[in-house]
Amino acid sequence: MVLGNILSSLASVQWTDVGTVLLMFFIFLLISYHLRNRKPRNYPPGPTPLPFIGNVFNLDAKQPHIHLTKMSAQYGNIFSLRLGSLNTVVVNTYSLVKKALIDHANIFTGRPTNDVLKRIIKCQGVTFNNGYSWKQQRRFTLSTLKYFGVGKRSLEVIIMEEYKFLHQTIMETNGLPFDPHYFINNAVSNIICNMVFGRRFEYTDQRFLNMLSLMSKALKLQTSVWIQLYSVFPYVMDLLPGPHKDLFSCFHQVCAFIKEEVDKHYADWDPSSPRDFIDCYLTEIQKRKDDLEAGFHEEGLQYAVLDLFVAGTETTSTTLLWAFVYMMKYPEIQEKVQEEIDKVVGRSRRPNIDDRPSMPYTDAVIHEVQRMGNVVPLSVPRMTNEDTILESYYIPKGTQIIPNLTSVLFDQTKWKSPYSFDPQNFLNDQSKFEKPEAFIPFSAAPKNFPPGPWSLPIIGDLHHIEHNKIHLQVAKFAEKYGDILSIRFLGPRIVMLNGYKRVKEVYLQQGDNLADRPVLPMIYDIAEDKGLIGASGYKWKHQRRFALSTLRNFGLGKKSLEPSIHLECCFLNETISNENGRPFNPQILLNNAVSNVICVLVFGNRFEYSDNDFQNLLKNINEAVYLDGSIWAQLYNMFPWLMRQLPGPHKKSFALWQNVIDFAREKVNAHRVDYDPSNPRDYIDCFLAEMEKLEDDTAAGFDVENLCICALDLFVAGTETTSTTLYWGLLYMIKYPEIQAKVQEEIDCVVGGSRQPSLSDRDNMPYTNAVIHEIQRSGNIVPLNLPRATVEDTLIGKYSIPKGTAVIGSLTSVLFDESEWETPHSFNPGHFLDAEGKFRKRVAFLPFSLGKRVCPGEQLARMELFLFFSSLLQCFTFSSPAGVEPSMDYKLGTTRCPQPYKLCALSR
Ligand code: HEM
Repeated sequence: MVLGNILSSLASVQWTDVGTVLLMFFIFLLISYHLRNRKPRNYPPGPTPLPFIGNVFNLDAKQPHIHLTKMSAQYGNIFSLRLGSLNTVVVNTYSLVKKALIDHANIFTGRPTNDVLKRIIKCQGVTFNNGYSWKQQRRFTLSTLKYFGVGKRSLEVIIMEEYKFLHQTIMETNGLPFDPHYFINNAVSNIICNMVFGRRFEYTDQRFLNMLSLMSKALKLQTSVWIQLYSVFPYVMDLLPGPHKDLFSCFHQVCAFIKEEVDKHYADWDPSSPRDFIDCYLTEIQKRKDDLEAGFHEEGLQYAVLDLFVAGTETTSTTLLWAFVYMMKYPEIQEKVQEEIDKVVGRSRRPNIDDRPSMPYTDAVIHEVQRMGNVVPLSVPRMTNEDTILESYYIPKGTQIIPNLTSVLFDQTKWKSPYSFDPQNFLNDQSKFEKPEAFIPFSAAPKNFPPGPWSLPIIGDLHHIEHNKIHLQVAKFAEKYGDILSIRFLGPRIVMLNGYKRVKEVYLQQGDNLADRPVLPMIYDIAEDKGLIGASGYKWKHQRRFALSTLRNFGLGKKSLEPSIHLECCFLNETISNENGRPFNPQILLNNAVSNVICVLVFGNRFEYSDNDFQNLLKNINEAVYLDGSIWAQLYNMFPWLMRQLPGPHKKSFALWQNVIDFAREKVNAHRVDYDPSNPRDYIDCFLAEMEKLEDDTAAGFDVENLCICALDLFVAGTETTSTTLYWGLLYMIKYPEIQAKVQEEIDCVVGGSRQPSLSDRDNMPYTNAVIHEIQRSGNIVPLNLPRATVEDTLIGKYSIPKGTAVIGSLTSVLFDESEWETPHSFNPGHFLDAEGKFRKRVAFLPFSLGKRVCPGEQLARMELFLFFSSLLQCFTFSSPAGVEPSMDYKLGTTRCPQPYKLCALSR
């Protein structure tokens, strides 16, 4: 309408009038500005921006972080502004900042650019660079700093040396008032100077002090209104005086200082003996002179050094200055820190990094200084690399994102006392140091998170994944992205490890860091954090230790369990012979027989194969295990709030599990009626006794509810896995009758027909043993492994993985690793036999996984597999029903199970 009126009035304009022309030009600018900056649908709300200058004057330039945090009360936790020339979205609160910077890490990694940055650093270096050049510069910078000591002991020596100078200088003030700003700035800066320039600067070096002061001034000027105006009207502002000119001048002088240092390096640079970062960069310039896009040239060096210099000086020294302020303000806290230092370190030596774990209070105080000091209150802005959706808001590619760290470090839902200086924020009930998840003063995103396929905003990588083949697709992704990659298919991004070497290295080297399980909504809604399989931390450690020692007492992995398995073999063989060679599906029978072994240990009794209730329960478990690995479970884990409201197979899974939990609860209740602590019959009795012993330690999880889930876990894990392996075993035997015949030949020769095979025969039956191992390898029944979660922020390979990230070491990639197995994709017992036909172990045989959470049932399973399998083949010859070709198709849920099949068992 407005546009229509303007157009219709054009006809009556006097075009020779200069004023009219200017007015029309202005109207033209307004219209084109309006068209260019129209907000897309569903864009986050926010204050209306003025034409050209946006919301520059809506912000309190002195305390923008406080102002922005207040604005979220009006516009919500995601709101929009137009700052300078950039459309900007501010993200508030821990959960949203995490969602953006960690869960959607690859979308929010860009850096915005504007005319100010272009002019100051020409978008080179590391901090404000993007794309290929950013990746190259960052990789080079990180590896070079590591080479010069970052994260290593050698750096501690440099810091201790610098401390001596600082100490000396402070002593010289003789207790008189002094401004610590420049000493601290200088001391902190010297650490990075050592690595970058290869030397430190005296606290009296005026040239260096002047440079530090210019840098502080420039950082303050950077957030002023003038700079925002510059980014809108660069050409006009270039003509005007004002603080923006000071900013350019400050940076210009700092760069001149750096250039001087670089020139000095050039003079005596010896590429074969690099002294520092500058020397290494000079070598890199030579090496990569043909790769222009990587940005390794003299100017790039200047800006890379500027980045390190600014980042390595201002942030740490400002935090230390805050620390002094807080210690002066709270002398009682200062005293408590000193008391701890005296106790742990004493006065005769300096504290070192090994003291930190013994100094939880001091550590908590330092973290609290960082939290309250809040030195980068709005983080460094990011930019979206592609169109995305955050909490139902549409955010187009190229939008500037401000992660409001202030809203995170003072998030009322995350801190015990968000607004006061209180070290208790970092101490648990036992006064141990504990870092809450919302402590992200360095900003959240692991920029070097493992790469992976391009995921869609809501459905993640589901469009790349063929559900029934996900375990095979991981290897394909690995070809493209490397053996540490990430996929989004269970909610947030999951780190996948591919191949024997990588899985082994990470699971063993990062053992303690990889001992948790991720919280998956589906599992949580069934069993919360209870049981053995899904629990983490303190509770899991206690429960695992207890389960292992108790089951061992009842024979797990020992000879004493053999008679009970022998008995079960007899029942199984008898029931199979009743089929009289007719085709039948052995699945539930195998399930029942295997289950009885663990049932005796956990519940104290076995179940008849004619017990229909028990058979139904086993069928329910089968189906629930399948549903838990289905696409429905994935959707549930991604959108729990939605899926809880919708009908579908996921609801069935809850009903099935409830049925199994009720079964376990009934057993527990029956035990409580006639339990005699002096004569424990099984795992449940021992647990009841432990409940009495540890009633004060509620965190260890010895309570009735947890008992029900632990019993359930043992029952399910002890049934499904081993019986599915046997189900594969019989399928391979009907598929490869010649292999079956060779096993039977060995059984006949070593055991004969008059007695049952026993564990002591195993060493004399290398072929049978090799066949069982090959069944486990090819059967690959837990193809993706169970997911682990990182206990704390962890480095995997060269990637930073934040605490709580799900990590999966793909067992398929290990059991079929082409560099480990001669014929990975064929069923070949020869994998486990040497040239003389003797059994040989293989390092990549890891069906039970490895590391801290390696399957605790391995010994039991191996015993069962040998005894059941050899006993079955001793008594029967198995074949496919006449005219039926055995199919190796499978169903993929949590386990990989053969599609239902029938076989015939002929007595021998
Ligand atoms: C062929 C048989 C079996 C296979 C292939 C198998 C495989 C596995 C695998 C791959 C894991 C995950 C380990 C990890 O997170 O790294 C696991 C965990 C587990 N398994 Fe087994 N398993 C088998 C038999 C059993 C049996 C007989 C029991 C009964 C005692 C059992 C009890 C468990 C439990 C309780 C866990 C969870 C351990 C934890 O989270 O600390 N498994 N199993």
